[in-house]
Amino acid sequence: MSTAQKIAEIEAEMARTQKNKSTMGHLCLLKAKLAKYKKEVLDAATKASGGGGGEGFDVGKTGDARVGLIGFPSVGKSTLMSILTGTYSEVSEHEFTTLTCIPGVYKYKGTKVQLLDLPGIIEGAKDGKGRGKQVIGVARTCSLIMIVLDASKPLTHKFKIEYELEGFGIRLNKKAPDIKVHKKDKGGVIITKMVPLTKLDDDTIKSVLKEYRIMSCDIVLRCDPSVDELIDVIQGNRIYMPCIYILNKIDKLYIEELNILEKVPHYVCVNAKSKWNLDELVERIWRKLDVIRVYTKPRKQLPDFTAPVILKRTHCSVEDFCRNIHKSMVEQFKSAYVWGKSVKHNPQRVGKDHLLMDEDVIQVNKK
Ligand SMILES: Nc1nc2c(ncn2[C@@H]2O[C@H](COP(=O)(O)OP(=O)(O)OP(=O)(O)O)[C@@H](O)[C@H]2O)c(=O)[nH]1
Ligand SMILES: [K+]
Ligand SMILES: [Mg+2]
Repeated sequence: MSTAQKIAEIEAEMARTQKNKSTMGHLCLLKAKLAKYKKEVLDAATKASGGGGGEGFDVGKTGDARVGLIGFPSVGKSTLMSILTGTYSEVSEHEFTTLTCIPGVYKYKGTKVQLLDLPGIIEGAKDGKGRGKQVIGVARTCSLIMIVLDASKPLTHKFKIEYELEGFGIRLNKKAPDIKVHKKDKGGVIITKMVPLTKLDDDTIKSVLKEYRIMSCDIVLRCDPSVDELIDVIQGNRIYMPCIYILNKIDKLYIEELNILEKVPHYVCVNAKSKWNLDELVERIWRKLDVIRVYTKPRKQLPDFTAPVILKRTHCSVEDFCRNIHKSMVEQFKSAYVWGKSVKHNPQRVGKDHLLMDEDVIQVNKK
């Protein structure tokens, strides 16, 4: 039996199995099997295409953050990229106008954003249809994905794109489940639960692990995961990425529809062609990137407010700041003076571990 047949068989069995407490364990096991087979298909497809790269797709990273435009053909990706960055990328009413990855750069709040225009993707992209695999391969290298939707098209397009990205191991607007698996040679499975589990029991966890041939391990759960989240951790290679949904061509909508859509989380409504609401889009991208600006102040000089150092909020210690400038700066570091929101006194002397905040000013004293 081919892997595709096995997948179809499991999916059929899952569909006809009733969902209740007594079948939960069995369903979880089926999900684990399914995930395993799907990975096989994905690995084979990636190998066949030479790693998912491809001519015109291996664009070098520049700037402080990389943002990818993903969507069906002709939703307005190139229109957006051209307007936001001033870089030419062909726009036309015909589908599949863009055939490779076209990078542009814009600057907002001192942050250089590399914006990638990409070919349109279609259903079955993750299985190798069109240039979908290359596109999703590039998407995996981004710090933020923007799913562009045509407001006049069915909402199901959103789910179809999400399904393709999910199938390639990309998790949108989700946090990595806090589960640690430490494999061992013997001793069986030891489960440590730091919070009560409502969706999984011990037997299910063990049978999922067994499906991946893990007979002995310490598994520590600091969250209440679903079986899919557990499988994600065991299988690995998942990417957890923030995502903004751009609803373009809202000139085709009624104002009542717009009022509702504006309130959906992660949505930004724009009209790229008329440049409507692009200021809001750029601000929302900046917020979603979750970065901070730190201004450098040389000794006895004013801070340079034109060129902030951009740090991720998850990596914003004084040491991260130094490393961002140069490795040697970490070694030469003695102390620093900081002005701004992260300190009580202005300035305050701080060490390497101090966490900086947006728009802080820093002066580093070397050894
Ligand atoms: N009505 C309307 N049309 C738009 C808007 N934005 C873009 N378009 C038009 O939509 C068509 C497709 O735009 P593109 O920017 O080429 O779309 P794309 O997503 O890059 O398309 P592919 O590269 O083929 O995947 C063009 O005719 C644009 O002028 C908009 O906000 N409203
Ligand atoms: K087009
Ligand atoms: Mg295009």
